[in-house]
Amino acid sequence: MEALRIARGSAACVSSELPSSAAIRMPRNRRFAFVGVSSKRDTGEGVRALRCASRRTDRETTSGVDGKDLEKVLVRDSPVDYQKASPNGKTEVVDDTPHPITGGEEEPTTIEGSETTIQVTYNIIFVTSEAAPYSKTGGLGDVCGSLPISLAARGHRVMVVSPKYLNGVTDHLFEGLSDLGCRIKVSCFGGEQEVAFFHEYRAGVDWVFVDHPSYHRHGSPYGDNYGAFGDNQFRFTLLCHAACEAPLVLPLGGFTYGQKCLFLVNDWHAGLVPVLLAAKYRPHGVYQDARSIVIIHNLAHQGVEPATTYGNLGLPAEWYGALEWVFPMWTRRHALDRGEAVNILKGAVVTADRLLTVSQGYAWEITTPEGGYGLNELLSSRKSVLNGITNGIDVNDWDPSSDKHIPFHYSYDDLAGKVKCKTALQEELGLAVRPDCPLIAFIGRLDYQKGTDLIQSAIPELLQDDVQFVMLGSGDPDTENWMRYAEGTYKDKFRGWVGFNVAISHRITAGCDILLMPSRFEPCGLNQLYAMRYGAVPVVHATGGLRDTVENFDPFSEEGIERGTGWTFSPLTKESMLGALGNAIKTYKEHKSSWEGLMRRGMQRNCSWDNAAVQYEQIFSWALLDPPYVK
Ligand SMILES: Nc1ncnc2c1ncn2[C@@H]1O[C@H](COP(=O)(O)OP(=O)(O)O[C@H]2O[C@H](CO)[C@@H](O)[C@H](O)[C@H]2O)[C@@H](O)[C@H]1O
Repeated sequence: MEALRIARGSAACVSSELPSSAAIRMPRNRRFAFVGVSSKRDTGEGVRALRCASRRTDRETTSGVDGKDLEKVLVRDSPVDYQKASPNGKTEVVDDTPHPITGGEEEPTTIEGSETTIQVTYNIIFVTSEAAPYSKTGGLGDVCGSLPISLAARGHRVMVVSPKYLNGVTDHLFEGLSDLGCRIKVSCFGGEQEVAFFHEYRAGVDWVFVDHPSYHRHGSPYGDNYGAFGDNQFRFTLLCHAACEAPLVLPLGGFTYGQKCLFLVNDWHAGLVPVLLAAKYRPHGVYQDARSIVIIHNLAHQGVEPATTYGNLGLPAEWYGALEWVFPMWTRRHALDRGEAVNILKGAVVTADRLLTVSQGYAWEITTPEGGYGLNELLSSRKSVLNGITNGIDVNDWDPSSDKHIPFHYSYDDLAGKVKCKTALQEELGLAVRPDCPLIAFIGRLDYQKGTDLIQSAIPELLQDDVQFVMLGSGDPDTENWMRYAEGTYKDKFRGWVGFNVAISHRITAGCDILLMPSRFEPCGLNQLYAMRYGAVPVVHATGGLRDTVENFDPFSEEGIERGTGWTFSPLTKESMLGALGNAIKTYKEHKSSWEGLMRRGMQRNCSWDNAAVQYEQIFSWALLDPPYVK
C-alpha cells in the first residue's frame, strides 16, 4: 500500500500534497480539489494511498506510474464550447501530449523526515448498464462488478448505478435489495417518467438500482431473440438521468454522496451523464466540483439513433451540437439521406473531463482510422486526456484453488487438480476422456468482434489433428447454428455449448489446455486473464489488450530461460492462427516441461485489480486538478 506523505509542518503546501504526476500539472494558484482527505499521523493505517513526489528540481521531473522519471508536462486541455462544435465534434487540438500511464509499481518517492500520512478518498459513481453478479452479458459486467469493490477496499466511497432488470430468470439476484422509498420524475421522451431506487450495501459498495417498467422484460439487458430492444435509447436515457440525481437525493448510510463526486461513465449506455452535467446541472450551479471520466470498453457500440430523437433526451435544444453526428456519404442509403444522427458516445467524448480505455494498446488503436469507428479524429484531438489502464480480474471469484464451480481445486503449488478438471470436463461434454489430448476452448459472445468466423473456417483443418475443441457462446444465430452443425459433424472432437452459463465457463477455463481468442479487436479481454490464472495457455490475435497481456512464448530467450505466457499471432488470418495453434499443440505434446513453464508463468501473473486501482486513482487526481472540461 502506498502512502501519500507530506513533510512535517507542510500540510498547507498544496504542491507537496499532490500525487507525483498530478503535482506538476497543477497551476500553482489552484486549490487541490480532491473530494475527501483524512490525515493520520504515523499510524501506517492508510486505507488507500498515493505517493507524493514533492522532489523538485530545476527540470521538474516526476515519477510516472511505472517509476520512470518523466519530463514535466505542464499542459491542460481547455474548456470547449461544444454548443458550437462542428458536426462530428472536430475541435481545435488543445494539446497532444498524452499523460503516461504504464503498468507496474510506482517507485515511491518519500520525503526525508516525513511523518504524516494523508488518505485521499473520492466519492465515485459508476454508471453502467451491467454489473455482475446482478447483470452480465460480458466483460463490462465483470469490470463493473469487481473494480468498484476494489476501489471501496482502498477507502473510497463507491456507488454503482445500474438498471434493475427483471427477466424472470435471474430475478433472485435482486432479492436482497431494499426499496429506498425514493421516487423521482425524469423529464424526457415527452413526459415525466417516474423511476424508483433500490439499494444493497455489499462488499463496501452502494449498489443502487434504478427501477422502471422498461427494465422488466425477458431477454438480456439489451435485447431478446428478436434482436435489440427498440427502446434502448429510452431505457438508458432514464439510467443517465437517474444516475445524475442519485448522489444528490439518496441518503445512503445517512448521507448523500453530494456534488463533489467522480462519475465513471461506462460505454454509451451511460454516455449522457457528462452531457447532462454540462448542459443541465452546471448552468444552475450544481456539480461544479464533479468530474466525469468516460471508460470505453467497446467503441463499436456508440448509441446512434436518428437525429429526430434528440428532442427526447431531456437536453436543452442548444446542446444538439454535442451529440450531432453526420455519417459519411458512402454509408448513406439514398440520395435524400442526409446521414444525420445523434451519437451518445460522441456526446460523452466531447463533454467528459477525461477518457479511459481498458488497455493501453486499445487507447492507441481507437485513435487510428482502423480502430476508431469514426471517432478516431475526435479521440485523437483529446489524447492529452486519454489513457489506457489494463483491466484486472476478480481474483476471489476466479481462483482455481477455491472456485465453487469447478470439481477439483488446484494451484501453482499443486497442479494435480488441473488434469482432473480436464477429464471431468471431457466426461461432462461427452468427449473421450483423454488426459493427453490437447483440449482447446473458445468462450465468448458470438460476435464479429470475436473472430468466430475464423474459427469456423479453420475447424476442418484443425480437427484433422488429434485435438478436442469446445466452444461456449451465444449471440449471432448463424454462429450458434454452425456450432450445432459442427458438433454433429465432428462428434468425437467438437462440442458447441450454445448459451450463457457462468458455471460452465469456469469449468471450461479450468479444464482446457489452450484458450483461443482470435478477436478482430479486443479492448482488453478478460478470458485470457482467467485462462492464465487457471493454467490454460492463451493463443490470441495480437491486438489491443490481448497483445498487452499475453507474452509470446520464446523458448530461446537469454541464458536459455524460456519466456512467455502464450502465443500471439498476426495477421488475423486462418493460416496465422493455425500456425500459432500448431506451435501450441506441438509444445503441449512434445515439450512437457516447456508447457508447464508456460502454465506456471501465466498462473504467477498478477492480474488483480490492485495495480489497476492505483492507476485509476492517478486518473482521478488528474481529473480533479482541472476545471470541468465543459463549463
Ligand atoms: N456464453 C457465455 N457464458 C458464460 N460466460 C460468458 C459467455 N460469453 C462470455 N462470457 C463471459 O463474459 C466475459 C467476457 O469478457 P471479455 O472481456 O472477454 O469480452 P467482452 O467483449 O464482453 O467485454 C468488453 O469489455 C471488457 C471489459 O472492459 C473488455 O475486456 C473487452 O475487451 C470488451 O470487448 C467473460 O467473463 C466471459 O467468461
